Order: sequence, then C-alpha cells, then structure tokens
Amino acid sequence: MFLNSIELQNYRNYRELKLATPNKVNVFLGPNAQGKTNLLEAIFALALSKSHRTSKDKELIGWQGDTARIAGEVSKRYGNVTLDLTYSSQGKKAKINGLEQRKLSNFIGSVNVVMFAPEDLEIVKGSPGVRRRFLDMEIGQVQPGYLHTLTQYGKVLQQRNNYLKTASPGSVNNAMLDVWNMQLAEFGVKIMKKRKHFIHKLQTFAEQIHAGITNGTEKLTIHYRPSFDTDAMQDESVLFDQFMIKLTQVKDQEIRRGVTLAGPHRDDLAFFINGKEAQIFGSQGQQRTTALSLKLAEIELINEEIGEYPLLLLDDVLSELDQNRQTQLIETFQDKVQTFITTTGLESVNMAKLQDAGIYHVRDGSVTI
Ligand SMILES: Nc1ncnc2c1ncn2[C@@H]1O[C@H](COP(=O)(O)OP(=O)(O)OP(=O)(O)O)[C@@H](O)[C@H]1O
Repeated sequence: MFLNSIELQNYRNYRELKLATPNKVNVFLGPNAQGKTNLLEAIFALALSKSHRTSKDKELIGWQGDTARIAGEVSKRYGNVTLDLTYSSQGKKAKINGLEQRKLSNFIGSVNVVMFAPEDLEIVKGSPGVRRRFLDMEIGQVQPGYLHTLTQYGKVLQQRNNYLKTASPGSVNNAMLDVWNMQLAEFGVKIMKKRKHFIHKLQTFAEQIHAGITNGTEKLTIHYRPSFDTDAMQDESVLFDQFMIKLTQVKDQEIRRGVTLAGPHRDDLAFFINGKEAQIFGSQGQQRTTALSLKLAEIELINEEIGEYPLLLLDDVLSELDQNRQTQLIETFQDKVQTFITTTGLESVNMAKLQDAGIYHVRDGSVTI
C-alpha cells in the first residue's frame, strides 16, 4: 500500500498541513522538537486510531483548539481509499471514504504500518508489559476482532479484580467468582490462541531475517510464555479447562492478594539467540538486532496476512544502526514498502543506498520539500 497524501489540522504542533507523499522513501529532516515524530505518529494513528507513544488521545490535540484531525489518501490493491480521523473531548470519529464508521474496529487496519523506533529495544530488554503491548498492537492491526476480544477480556478482568479486592477468605461469593472465571477463560483462550499463532508466524520470518543480518552466525527463536503451563493450544476446550483449573489452584492466593493471577494479562514472550535468552545474555547490539529482525518480520507477516505490504515508519533509528544493519534494512524494504524516515541529519542516513527519496524539511510544525 502507498500513502499518497496526508492532511493535519490542529494535530500536535501542526496547525494546518497538506502534504503530498509521492515518493517511495520520504525523509523528514530537521532539528529536535520540530514535529518529525509527530508526523510519523499521525500516520501511525491513521492505521491504529491511536498514538504509538501515548494512550491519552487528548495529548494529540493541538493546544490552539479542541479538535484534531488527520486525513490521508491511501492506494491499495483494490483502489484508493480516503481515511479521516477526528479527536475531540467527546472521543474520536473515523470516516472511510467520507462515511462515518460506527465501529472503530472497521476503521483500524484500513492502512497498515510498521513502526521502528529507538524505544523498540524495550521489546527485548523491557518488562513483559512492553512485549504484550507489542503483541497486541501487531495482532490487532491484522485482526481487528482481536482488539474487541481484548477489550472484553479487560472488562471482565477489571470487574473480577475489583471483587477480589473486597473479598476476604471467609466471605467469597463462589457463584459470582465462577461466572467471572468462565468469562475470563472464554475470552482469555481466544487471546492466547491468537498470540500463539502470531508468534509462530513471526518466528518463521524473524529467524530468516536475523540470520541474514548476522551472516548466519545467530539463530533467533521466539518462545511464547503463557501465564500457566499448557501445550493445549490447538484444542480450545482443553485450554479452557486448563485455564479454569489454574484459576481454582490460585484462588486462595488471589483472594489474599486481591488480584487475578492467571491469564493473558500476565503472558510473556522470550527471545533466544543461539539458545541463550537475549534479555539476559544478549549484548546491546544483539538486542537491537533482535528488535530490528522482529520489525522486519512484521512487514512480511502483514503482507502474508492481508496480501499487501504495510508502510514502514522509521523514527530516528538509522543513526543507531551500523552500516551493515542499515544496508540490510534498506535493502529489505526498498522495493517492497513505502517508507517514512525521521532524522536530524542526512549524514546518519546511507543516502547512496536509497532510491526514489523525497526529502522534507520540518520546522516548527511546517514542512517544505
Ligand atoms: N498537543 C500539542 N500541541 C502543540 N504542540 C505539541 C503538542 N504535543 C507536542 N507538541 C510539540 O511538538 C514538538 C515535538 O515534536 P516531535 O516529537 O515530533 O519532535 P521531533 O521533531 O521528532 O524531535 P526529536 O528529533 O527530538 O525527536 C514539541 O515542540 C512539543 O512542544
């Protein structure tokens, strides 16, 4: 897919922007704090209806007004589509080809993106929550139904946790807890199965890409670590039963601690390089390469799932990669995906390798070619 143009109104530090993006590679160049990342964030939001760096939509609204708007025209396999997203204190409104979408899930994924930013190193180095967010964002893009299940799971989890906080060992309403357990397991099983499936596919691509970047010296493997031991991923009813059994096992502990201890909200995944866990034993360079391999794998995975390559958003990352890895990155995306790069200086970008590049100067919320 290809983003032909983007339009912003009162979005972050952009009062009004209309930008044609006819090139395969688009480099946004400028000093710090001018609005380069804000531009990538807006493209990201057009794909997922939310920012990659904040969960608070109101932060996206420019200080000069009370509504922010992002619009874009995207060429896809079957034709052009216009997307329009408005944020206000009342929430967000999304339109596809001028038609307002009652469900945001119809809008999400109309354009697909893969973002690679310095903080992605945290997917390897950081806490399980970062990895779960990574999984959820990526699966949600290709399967919007997943996000709906996740929301339903979150609601049950919250109610269950609220109840556990007030319950004491002598005063447990078992009938009520059973109802929540069943709902938690019903949605939880769906989430776990989707995660398992996604990780399996990601592994296939990431292993190949990682081997390419490291000249075959490193084998990357990705392991799903659910919150309870199970090998019953294929059979939903067996997995459901195991989930229910686990909840029974941890019941007393949950009542004591006032929190739900089993379920996908406590899942994790682990990355191994040549059999050694990258989070613990990997060097900074190996961890960075792992994060890069994951992102490049996502590009292939999205193509496989939806039959079209996503847009690639590279936020200030080229300067962090050595020549070898930069070349690998550029060669991987160049022919396949339209790319948007932010940088503070062209010297950090291997321009000689880039074909069909448009360079845009970003200054204080305005863009010139
Ligand atoms: N809601 C908002 N309304 C107006 N301006 C905002 C809003 N949110 C952030 N900004 C401004 O946007 C600017 C930051 O833009 P951005 O994060 O895109 O920087 P950048 O050009 O990517 O810089 P760097 O190279 O440091 O990453 C800051 O000047 C900040 O004050």
